[in-house]
Amino acid sequence: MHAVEVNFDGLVGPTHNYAGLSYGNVASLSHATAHSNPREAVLQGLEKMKAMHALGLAQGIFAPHARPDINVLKRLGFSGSDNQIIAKAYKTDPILLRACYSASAMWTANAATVSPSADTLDGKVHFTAANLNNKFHRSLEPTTTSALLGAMFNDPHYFTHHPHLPEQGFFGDEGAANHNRLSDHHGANGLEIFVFGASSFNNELPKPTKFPARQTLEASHAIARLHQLKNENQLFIQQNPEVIDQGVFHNDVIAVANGNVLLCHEQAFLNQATAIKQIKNNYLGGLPLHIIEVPSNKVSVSDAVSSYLFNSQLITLPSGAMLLVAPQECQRNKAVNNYINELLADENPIEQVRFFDLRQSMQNGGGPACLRLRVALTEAELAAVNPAVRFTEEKYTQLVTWANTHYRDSLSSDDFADPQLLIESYQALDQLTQILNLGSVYPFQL
Ligand SMILES: NCCC[C@H](NC(=O)CCC(=O)O)C(=O)O
Repeated sequence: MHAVEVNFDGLVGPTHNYAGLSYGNVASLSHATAHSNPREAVLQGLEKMKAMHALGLAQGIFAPHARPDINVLKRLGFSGSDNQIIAKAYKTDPILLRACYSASAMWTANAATVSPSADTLDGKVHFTAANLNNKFHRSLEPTTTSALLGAMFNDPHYFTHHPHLPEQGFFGDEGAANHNRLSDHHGANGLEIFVFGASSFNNELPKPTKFPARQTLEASHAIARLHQLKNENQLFIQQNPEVIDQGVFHNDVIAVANGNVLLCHEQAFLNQATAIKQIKNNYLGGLPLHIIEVPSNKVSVSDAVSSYLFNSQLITLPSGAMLLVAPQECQRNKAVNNYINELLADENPIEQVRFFDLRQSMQNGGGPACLRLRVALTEAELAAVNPAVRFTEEKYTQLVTWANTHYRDSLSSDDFADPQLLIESYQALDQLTQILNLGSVYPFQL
């Protein structure tokens, strides 16, 4: 079956800010006190979408979430009008308020895990929203994520949506950031590789000692079951706990797969030689499999973390060649830039690179690959997607005007006391639901 990959990029929300909320994510911690620029952030994301669309690729748009999350503040004991809740939270616990204002839903690689119909027993595309329970601010996402996915992929004939896994660390699930798929082409039978950070029940498997392992083996198993993956379509591999302790908080900070190519660091997986052998033995395609392991003496783990080389998107162009969509930090890092030039010159399907300025997102630990959720769709499935979430030139123009109308160009700690920010933010999203024809998806609309 022929299929295309659609990248659904998260639109950065109007309250994008740096609050240092993600222990284990080096960029988030080091920018904890920085001023953010939500308008620049959303426009940087839109530029990437525009460039991908101009290359002839199918591009989708994933809406942000309503922030601040007033309901969770109520649940935590703050009462009164919205203004009073904000004033009280700002006074007693400003970081908690920042968490409730986080625009972290922009990183849609963490929104859900998606299995294309070629891999599932019932021939449907399966979605499971991630519970993201390792971080409080991200644990606020799954309900709205499910509402948005339901509004985007709203035909039950083609799409099955599963509720997020139990909201508990044993089933910690961070979505597609820990999920790679290898196949001859997007519509072919694919090997879905679930990369977990630790096991909750099996203490014999090693764990990182400093930073948390966000994805558990038990969550990955549950998703493979829910998605009705055939045995041959699933493989579970442990991430190297030593690199989690060096800031690799998701697998997509150290490995990226597309088609018959896996680009990974040589320290990405536990017992890497065995892991690679398993991947080779289980590959279902007929084309040669390219596993490109980047050695530490060319790109250190620290350079991988600061440049986000492996958080590039690896894209099959309409011509069949592959393109690396990298953050500009890769171009600025000498070792990484040299390595990319070598990669392009070598015998492998990766032939081009494009660098993007995504600094606003990068400063919170989110590169090009974090900003998108990949969904491989057949022609009939694509036709069943809500057409208003497809990126077009007209949609781009409309969204740029929308962002310039509603977004601020600076947010710093004092701004979160301003109740006007809530009003502006909800107004922007209310209008966006019309632009993207999503219906009522936010708690303030229900
Ligand atoms: N896939 C990239 C995710 C980045 C995200 N950063 C954050 O949530 C930082 C938020 C802050 O610190 O304000 C995370 O760590 O889950």
